[in-house]
Amino acid sequence: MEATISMKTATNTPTSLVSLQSIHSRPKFTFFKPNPLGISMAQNLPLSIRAQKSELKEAAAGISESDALKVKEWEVGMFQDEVAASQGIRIRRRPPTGPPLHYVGPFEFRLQNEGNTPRNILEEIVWHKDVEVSQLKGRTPLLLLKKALESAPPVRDFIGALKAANLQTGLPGLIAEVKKASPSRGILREDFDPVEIAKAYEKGGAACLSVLTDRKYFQGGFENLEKIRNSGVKCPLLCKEFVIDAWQIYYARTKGADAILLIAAVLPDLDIQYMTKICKMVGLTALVEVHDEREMDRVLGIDGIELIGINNRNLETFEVDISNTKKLLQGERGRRIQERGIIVVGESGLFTPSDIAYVQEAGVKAVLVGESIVKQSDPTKGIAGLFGKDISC
Ligand SMILES: O=P(O)(O)OC[C@@H](O)[C@@H](O)c1c[nH]c2ccccc12
Repeated sequence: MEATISMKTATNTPTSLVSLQSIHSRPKFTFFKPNPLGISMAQNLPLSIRAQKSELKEAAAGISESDALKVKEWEVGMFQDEVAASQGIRIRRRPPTGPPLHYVGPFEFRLQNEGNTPRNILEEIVWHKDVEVSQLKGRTPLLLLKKALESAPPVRDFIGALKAANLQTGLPGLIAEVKKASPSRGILREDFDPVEIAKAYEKGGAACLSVLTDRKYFQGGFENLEKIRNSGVKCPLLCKEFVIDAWQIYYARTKGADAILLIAAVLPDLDIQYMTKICKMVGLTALVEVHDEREMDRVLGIDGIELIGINNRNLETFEVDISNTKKLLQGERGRRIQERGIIVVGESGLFTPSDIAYVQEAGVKAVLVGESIVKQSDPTKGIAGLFGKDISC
């Protein structure tokens, strides 16, 4: 484990860096907990979760009521991770030993250990999202969002559009993704104009559009969603986000989304249940994404699910295998899905008409495609190439 200490100046720039020797035991440094919640509470906390919790309680005794509430939130977060692990969820929602950066007066400690270093890209994204969302929430509290929703334009029927396209063309309805970059593929398109791409997709026969709103890892943004929504494009819009907090659902709706992604690899069953209810309340369609059999079985155990996405890409390793769609729709699972009238979307790694035919044969009524069409100089033609024919009327 590597530990460094730096002295912070007024501008927060390190003026001296002292690299401490590798420490093999757990660090004994003073650190601030829980830093992402913005509480300055220096405690010599042992790093095991349980000990941390009880000491946090003691610490809470000496702090303000609102800070104590934040401490409570942190404790609940730690508990959520334990519940999630029991459901086979490997993604931890928060770093169990606290963030790697800690501040004591003018000093900044960077302590890296297995408890505060993300194990894979999905975990890193989720940890970053946690900090991002708590900052956004501070700026626009839920009450304000709810107020804004009173005058929001009506949502468009996402599932209806997919079904209609499927009926009309006999091919899976297309959700075309407005995607500039991804952590696995880097920049997909340099001359990225989200509205132009959205219009080209609509012209090419897309039933719905998916808009990446994550900035740090996908170079997306909510302004893209808003711009597309206000540009006259009629296709219903999916907000492609990493949702970890119900607040994001309300936020997406105020920015013009008609549907939102919920990722089963990140969210425990109760969260999916609760968030799909909130989606219904505000009129959004929830696209619940699974990647393996266990996630599919968890999601099939939840009432009220109408739309399931099978991601052919493993978000932890980036491996893509389109036979994943077939594997998850075989046998009893496929039968249950049909009985319940759930629409399945085949997601990721689809490039050719034979890829489309393969996932359609497996049972999907819709597909979600980004890379293969966003990379084409003319995305309208890209869609015709993907399906092997013009699907635009
Ligand atoms: O570019 P592709 O391989 O066609 O994939 C599109 C879409 O499926 C992918 O972007 C995606 C599926 N699920 C996600 C969750 C988060 C971010 C991105 C995704």
